[in-house]
Amino acid sequence: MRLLAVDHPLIAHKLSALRDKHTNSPTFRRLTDELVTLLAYEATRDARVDEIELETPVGPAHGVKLSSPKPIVVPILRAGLGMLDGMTRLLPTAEVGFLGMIRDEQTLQATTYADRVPDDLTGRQCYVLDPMLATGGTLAAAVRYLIERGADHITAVCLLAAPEGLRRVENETGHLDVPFTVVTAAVDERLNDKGYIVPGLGDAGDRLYGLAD
Ligand SMILES: O=P(O)(O)OC[C@H]1O[C@H](OP(=O)(O)OP(=O)(O)O)[C@H](O)[C@@H]1O
Ligand SMILES: O=c1cc[nH]c(=O)[nH]1
Ligand SMILES: [Mg+2]
Repeated sequence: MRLLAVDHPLIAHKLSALRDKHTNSPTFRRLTDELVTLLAYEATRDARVDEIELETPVGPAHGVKLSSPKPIVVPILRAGLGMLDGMTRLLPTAEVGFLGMIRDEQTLQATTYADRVPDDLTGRQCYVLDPMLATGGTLAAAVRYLIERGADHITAVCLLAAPEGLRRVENETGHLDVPFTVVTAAVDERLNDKGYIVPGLGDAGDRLYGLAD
């Protein structure tokens, strides 16, 4: 597993505003969208392209276009949905599949309650979107699942990751022979006894879509 914690002043600035408990849902959604677009630029560095020949108004030129089959973007519901527009803004032709996963608040075990991912992902580059990599149970399960379906290149885009979760994802996916990168805006200090990232930003799903303030 490759880890890319993107060090950029705009990302740090927007992430600080996102963490602030006084940031309301509309602003939280906008900041998430902006952050994802910045992270997506790094996350798509190894997007596959084919060389093409084209004509500019001045003459012939060499160029590139995204290879087929096109990449697939998989937001993990619910919170990952807040990252979808920011990602597809950079990859407008990508296919989108959906995984609904929820972490039990007591056991911290992740279960899948919805699956609208194509059956056959053979040869596909996959971008998994989930703002929080906490214990890592959700992401490890999602990555294993996509590899079982044939994905041969996976990049997870997260807003925050905990060191404990990164270790778990590495332990549970490292032996699988598929290139896998985690791109995140920051690696935080640790998890607390409820499995929340510290200092984190709280419950991403609730802050995006839940409790009004
Ligand atoms: O790394 P883990 O310990 O598995 O935790 C991370 C998961 O927890 C959150 O989802 P949640 O279960 O709260 O669902 P939601 O997005 O519907 O709020 C978050 O969006 C991740 O999917
Ligand atoms: O800190 C955390 C951990 C899991 N899920 C969240 O939304 N936040
Ligand atoms: Mg949640």
